Amino acid sequence: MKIIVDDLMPKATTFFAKLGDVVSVPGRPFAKECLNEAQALMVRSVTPVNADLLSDSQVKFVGTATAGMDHIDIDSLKNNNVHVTSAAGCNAIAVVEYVFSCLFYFAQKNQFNLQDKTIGIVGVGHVGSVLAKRLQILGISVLLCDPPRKRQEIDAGKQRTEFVDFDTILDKADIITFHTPLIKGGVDNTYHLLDKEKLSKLYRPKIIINASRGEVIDNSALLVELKMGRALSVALDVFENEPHINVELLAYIDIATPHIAGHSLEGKLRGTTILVEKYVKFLNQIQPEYLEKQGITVLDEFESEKLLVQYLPEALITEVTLAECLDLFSLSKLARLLYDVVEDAHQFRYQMASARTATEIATKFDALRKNYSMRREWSSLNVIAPDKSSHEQLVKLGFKTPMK
Ligand SMILES: NC(=O)C1=CN([C@@H]2O[C@H](COP(=O)(O)OP(=O)(O)OC[C@H]3O[C@@H](n4cnc5c(N)ncnc54)[C@H](O)[C@@H]3O)[C@@H](O)[C@H]2O)C=CC1
Ligand SMILES: O=C(O)C(=O)[C@H](O)COP(=O)(O)O
Repeated sequence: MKIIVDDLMPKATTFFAKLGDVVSVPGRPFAKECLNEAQALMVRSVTPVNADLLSDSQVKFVGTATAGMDHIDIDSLKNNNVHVTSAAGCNAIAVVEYVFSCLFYFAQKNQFNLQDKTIGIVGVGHVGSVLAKRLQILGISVLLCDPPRKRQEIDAGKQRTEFVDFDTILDKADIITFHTPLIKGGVDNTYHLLDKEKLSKLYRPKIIINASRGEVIDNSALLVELKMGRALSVALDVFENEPHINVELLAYIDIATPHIAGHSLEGKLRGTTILVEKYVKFLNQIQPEYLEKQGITVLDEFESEKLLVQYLPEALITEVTLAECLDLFSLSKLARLLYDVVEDAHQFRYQMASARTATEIATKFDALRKNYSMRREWSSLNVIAPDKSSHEQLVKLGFKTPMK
């Protein structure tokens, strides 16, 4: 059994080795020939997969170690009897902590208190719901926009829904952060969700964060608005046409990073472990005799969270003591110990400034992603709190906090 894995899936060759012959290949550009005689393909977001790609192969399982699935033509694969799956939720915490770092940056730069602001979250799935929960724990107001979830609640007979529409977010939120999938067309279209028309409706100064997909915001329209002096502060982790991005935007936005919001070590490793677990279950259903031949009788050892705990190394900073009660200021200091988006943004700007051609831009964009030194999540840090209330808040926010 030949299993193709993207070479940027941490530990993939180790985890999948018990299940077959693992071949690790670059995801972009992707060489179709490697699929000869392969039965399974594990990709990341940079590899478009459709029936055409698999046409001469025996691949019956495609997994993506990511949350987004817009690079996969799910219908065409299913029509060809290919099982398709993702690692939904694997990097939700990483993205949330990226957004927090952006929020702390803007609060410091523009000298405001996040508790005086309303944050509009567009897309309240794995990322959006963890973000909303953490913001609410800190007493920060949120507005939630998720039409599919709103419909589900109404269909289930709920009288009052907490969800608002996108126009309300545009009108009422001070900060808007996007966490939708990329959906092209249909009732839930998110392609150019923030387009020229919607941008022109932003009357008050706003902060916009996009860590979903570049195409959710019309980048050309955004550039035009920014050039005209519209009062927008912007953080973009994702761009239209990656890796061939429009670098002109960088001169007008506050934070730009090369699609790394989800790249915590935990997030990336979980992407692999979720796929291993799903692939074992798939084999157990269609070819249990193969697993037996491989000497695999107990599936428990392939459980995603078990593998994660087993292989997660100790963090660089493991413990800190908080001398005073937890507040937004001390939280921003704690968060910065683990991750500061400004460092990634500086590096990105530096690399892009020396890119002379479209090819150089694309090459440098991918190189930054490939060589990214993955950060750790808040859960990797023991915070010793001075009081019970701070301790409880830290636990709810995801830190490891032993009782004093
Ligand atoms: N920058 C990065 O590194 C990362 C980017 N992503 C992107 O973020 C997206 C969200 O991630 P998750 O929360 O894990 O996905 P998810 O699928 O759990 O949540 C997406 C939510 O968006 C909602 N939604 C769908 N259409 C909508 C619309 N028109 N307006 C508002 N909400 C809508 C869905 O109902 C769902 O609740 C992914 O699909 C992926 O494209 C995810 C992880 C890392
Ligand atoms: O999970 C997603 O969706 C993402 O956007 C990933 O974080 C992107 O990471 P790569 O798969 O491109 O490394």
